[in-house]
Amino acid sequence: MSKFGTLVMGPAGAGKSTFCAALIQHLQNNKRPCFYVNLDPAAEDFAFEPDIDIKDLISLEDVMDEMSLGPNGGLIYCFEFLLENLDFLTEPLSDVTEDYLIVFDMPGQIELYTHVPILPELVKHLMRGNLNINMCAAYLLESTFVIDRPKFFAGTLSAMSAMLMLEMPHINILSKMDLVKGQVAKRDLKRFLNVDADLIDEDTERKSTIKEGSKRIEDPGATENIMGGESFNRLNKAVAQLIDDFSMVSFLKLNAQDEDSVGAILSYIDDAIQYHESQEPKEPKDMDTGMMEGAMDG
Ligand SMILES: Nc1nc2c(ncn2[C@@H]2O[C@H](COP(=O)(O)OP(=O)(O)OP(=O)(O)O)[C@@H](O)[C@H]2O)c(=O)[nH]1
Repeated sequence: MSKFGTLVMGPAGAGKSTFCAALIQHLQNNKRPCFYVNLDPAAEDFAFEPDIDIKDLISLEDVMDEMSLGPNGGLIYCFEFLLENLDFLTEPLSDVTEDYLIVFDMPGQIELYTHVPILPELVKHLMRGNLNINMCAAYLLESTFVIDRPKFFAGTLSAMSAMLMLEMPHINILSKMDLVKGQVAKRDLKRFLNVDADLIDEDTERKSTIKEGSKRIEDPGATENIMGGESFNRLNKAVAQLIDDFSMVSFLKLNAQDEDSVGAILSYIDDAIQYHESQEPKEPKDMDTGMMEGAMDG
């Protein structure tokens, strides 16, 4: 029997918990059951009570107090502890049936998605082990980043890093689209959704025009701020180039306050899961068993 799930990821404040709540509401409205797993050991207020809450295993606050760790080190400790106690997830998830969508609400610490090799192990356990959950990652990035292009490209790089690291069906989402409506021309928005690396060059040119056109810059630091600094520009260009070379990130739009928008994202998640499931090679073990059964029948 297959199980289905989505791993909702992204930097702090990207709108993960809001999206999870909107998704659960949408599923309920459509009479589709949902199983909600909170994996953020610092999360406090929930619109829907989680069916599994990592805080029942370990809380970030306790770890920070007892181990004298900061929020980022504490989070890594919590996840390492979770990996040592995977039964905490396995047991309740074993009984979830295929009509459910399992929604995993993840923390916002960016190192989880960039270089710490914890999530690949967790995903392997969920997708490959006895649980055998068919999953799609949903990586959220805040759409207001489009007004700060270096920030947008840095966020896009973190999304790409998660895609490469986790090797699972994956969609990227620009969240809070209601906040950018009207502020970015449609043509420009398309270039953000399909991640056009030229956007960063144009940004540097735009900032240099501002600098040259500016008659009264009294503080040299102010010039540095406007320009971002030559090395900062080069770094941003390299990041944009890297994203362009891989050519694997594009974004879907989400406004969590609009149910149609949430429903559209759910369709993408369902499609990605189904497509991946249809491409999965058959287990050689099954074939062996089938052949043996056939032989015995004969
Ligand atoms: N306008 C608008 N605000 C949103 C939307 N989604 C989330 N927000 C707001 O953005 C803020 C952060 O949202 P959360 O859902 O807590 O973000 P998160 O990614 O779970 O945050 P962390 O748990 O800190 O990583 C909250 O104030 C939300 O109300 C949206 O679609 N539109």
